[in-house]
Amino acid sequence: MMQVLSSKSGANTKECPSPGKLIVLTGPSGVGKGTLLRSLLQRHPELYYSVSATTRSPRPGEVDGKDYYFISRSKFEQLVAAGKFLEWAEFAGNYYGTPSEPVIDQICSGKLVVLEIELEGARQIRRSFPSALSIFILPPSFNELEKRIRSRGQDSQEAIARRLQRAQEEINAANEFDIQIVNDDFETALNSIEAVLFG
Ligand SMILES: Nc1ncnc2c1ncn2[C@@H]1O[C@H](COP(=O)(O)OP(=O)(O)OP(=O)(O)O)[C@@H](O)[C@H]1O
Ligand SMILES: Nc1nc2c(ncn2[C@@H]2O[C@H](COP(=O)(O)O)[C@@H](O)[C@H]2O)c(=O)[nH]1
Repeated sequence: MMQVLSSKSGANTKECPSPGKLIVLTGPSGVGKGTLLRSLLQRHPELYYSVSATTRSPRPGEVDGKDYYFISRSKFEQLVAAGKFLEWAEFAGNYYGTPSEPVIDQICSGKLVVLEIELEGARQIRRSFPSALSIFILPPSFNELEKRIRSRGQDSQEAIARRLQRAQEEINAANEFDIQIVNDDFETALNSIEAVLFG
């Protein structure tokens, strides 16, 4: 029997014989989402990581098309108007969005697709794709979160302040999501995510 993968709005509806699953990894900036995801992808190269678009400037070492699609604000706004994003949000002064087409195609081909996104985008996905599995990554403490953002050393003082300002609001929303995992000991957190995804 054909199954249909669809969003609640119907905007991203496509017939798929055997759809995979949409996974959302969210949590405050600096908690370790990206580091956890990179390790998870090394262990499970069969996962599909959705590369987001952003208007943020690249950090040293970031590669266009691999870490993000780095685009201008006007291009981003055009893509929003054309309905090209599954979700999007403004975070700490920049736009971030998930391109729809590759995600829908990959889910349709049976893949486990992972989005690493902030709170507002994660809420949008929960509303439009109720069958998505959402995982919220928590820091062991707010002080440790601050230490991690600062020690990453890749954001300006202003950007760090904006991210920390937003972080408490994000942490307060943890219970909206299906699963909460504390990223204290890295290996323990990684194993917990692996257990959730692969049993
Ligand atoms: N369990 C951990 N213990 C200590 N440091 C950690 C741990 N997990 C990640 N880190 C470190 O914390 C810093 C922030 O991690 P990372 O960049 O992955 O966060 P993030 O949640 O992806 O941030 P953003 O949302 O801003 O992209 C990095 O320097 C990373 O090495
Ligand atoms: N709503 C979305 N949020 C996204 C997306 N891609 C990344 N992000 C989140 O933005 C913040 C900041 O990221 P950074 O790389 O500038 O540190 C972080 O929480 C990411 O998870 C997206 O497509 N949509």
